[in-house]
Amino acid sequence: MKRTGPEVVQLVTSAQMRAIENAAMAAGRATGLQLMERAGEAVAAAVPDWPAPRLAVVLCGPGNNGGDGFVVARLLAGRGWQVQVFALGWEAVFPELGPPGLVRARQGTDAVTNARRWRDEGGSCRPLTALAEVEAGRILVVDALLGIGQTRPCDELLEPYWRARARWDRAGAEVRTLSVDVPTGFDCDSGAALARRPFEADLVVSFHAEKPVHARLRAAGVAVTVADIGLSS
Ligand SMILES: NC(=O)C1=CN([C@@H]2O[C@H](COP(=O)(O)OP(=O)(O)OC[C@H]3O[C@@H](n4cnc5c(N)ncnc54)[C@H](OP(=O)(O)O)[C@@H]3O)[C@@H](O)[C@H]2O)[C@@H](O)CC1
Ligand SMILES: [K+]
Repeated sequence: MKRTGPEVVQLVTSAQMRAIENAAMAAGRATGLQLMERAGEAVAAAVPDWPAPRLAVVLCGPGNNGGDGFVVARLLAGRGWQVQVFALGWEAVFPELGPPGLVRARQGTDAVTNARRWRDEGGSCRPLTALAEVEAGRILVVDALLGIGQTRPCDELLEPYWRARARWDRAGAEVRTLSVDVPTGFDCDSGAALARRPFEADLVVSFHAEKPVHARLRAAGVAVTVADIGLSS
């Protein structure tokens, strides 16, 4: 049957997304932790099954986007990937990160639960500046720094990544990039850049419905997929 035109893509704003999640949690249809696990599973499912040696460099920020990153780290390690996590704001869970800095993960969130689970299952974290120590090779970078909660400039978060990326590219490394929900460096509602060099994702895995920024990314040739995490709108 001839299609009558592009399927209507339902767009939600970050506020609508939060309302939908809160309604589902209030109705007892899902817990935040279940939603986070499903989000992490959807991201891990989108990761290509590369031949070894394969390294996943997971960048975890201080919010629930970072929480998704800890789920992805655990799932990829379970699938035999080498996984190195670089975290911002997680000193309270990982003492090896050193003394707390300016940015600190809020306590009592689903992200804290998953950060602790990564630690309790033997996972560790290094500061973003330690990206300088990552050897060039076949690398998948999972951007779980900031998601729909980003609202202000974040160049300083991305600086260590761009420095390491330049070195890997000079060494001829094969680098693929995947952003969780929204690439770090974009306001998901306005689509505006929040960094001079926002994270450049080969693939973006978002959840439940597209946000306005995803149309701009798609127009720029970025692959965007939307995973169902069990939220009925
Ligand atoms: N809720 C759910 O059930 C589910 C949510 N899901 C996941 O959660 C994500 C949304 O999580 P989120 O609301 O915690 O926001 P997120 O994008 O992690 O960042 C906010 C944090 O970063 C901080 N921050 C902001 N800008 C900053 C900067 N420039 N430099 C430094 N820090 C900065 C900001 O601090 P603040 O602005 O409060 O000072 C705040 O602490 C969503 O994208 C999806 O991946 C999925 O698991 C599905 C289920
Ligand atoms: K992200």
